[in-house]
Amino acid sequence: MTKLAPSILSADFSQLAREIDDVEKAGADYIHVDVMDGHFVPNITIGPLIAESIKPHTQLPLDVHLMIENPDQYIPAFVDAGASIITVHQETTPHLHRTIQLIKHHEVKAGVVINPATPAEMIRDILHDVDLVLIMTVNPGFGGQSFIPRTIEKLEQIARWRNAYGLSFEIEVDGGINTETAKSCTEAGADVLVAGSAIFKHDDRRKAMEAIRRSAQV
Ligand SMILES: O=C(CO)[C@@H](O)[C@H](O)COP(=O)(O)O
Ligand SMILES: [Fe+2]
Repeated sequence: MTKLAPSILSADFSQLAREIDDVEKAGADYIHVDVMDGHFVPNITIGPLIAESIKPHTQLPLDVHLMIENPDQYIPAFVDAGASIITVHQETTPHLHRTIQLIKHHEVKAGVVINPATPAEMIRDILHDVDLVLIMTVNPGFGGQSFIPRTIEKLEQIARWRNAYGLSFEIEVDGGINTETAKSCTEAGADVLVAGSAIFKHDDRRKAMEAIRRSAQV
């Protein structure tokens, strides 16, 4: 069954605990936490203090998507804050293997993510070491953007390599996922769908999530 990871970037930040509780009760699998630094991406969002403050309000794994320069410097703080999965952009670290090992050293699941313009080849080697591969289906930085269809080819490529190498990492997609775009992602091999505006901009989150799941069925 396809997993759903609501991105709290589109939630009401003044009511975060309630927003998280709402999607947890509606059947979310992960809580997706978008961390932006105003350098790697042109927006500033959540730091370890907010991650730590939401942690006691959910049983779900915190799926932390780091969109920051110098990720190694902040990984321990997100581990201490209670992250279950930490995903780093290949574009932000010159020593990707070292960064992934640092996450794993803290006994947290390690993910790698690439931007729409980054070829799949850039993460081919590290596939053997990660628990999750995130394919950005929009340029990182903001919620509510339109899905970039060409990213599907990359998704298919990653899924083919997973089979060919006998690996078992999860494949996640992030950006512009809604009832129109979800199916092409699951058909291409996505296991986890991140969705922000397609969930939080609806009053009835359960209905919104059910609609995405239904549309994603392959
Ligand atoms: O990482 C990001 C954006 O950089 C995402 O997680 C967004 O928060 C997804 O929002 P929608 O495109 O689903 O509204
Ligand atoms: Fe994200």
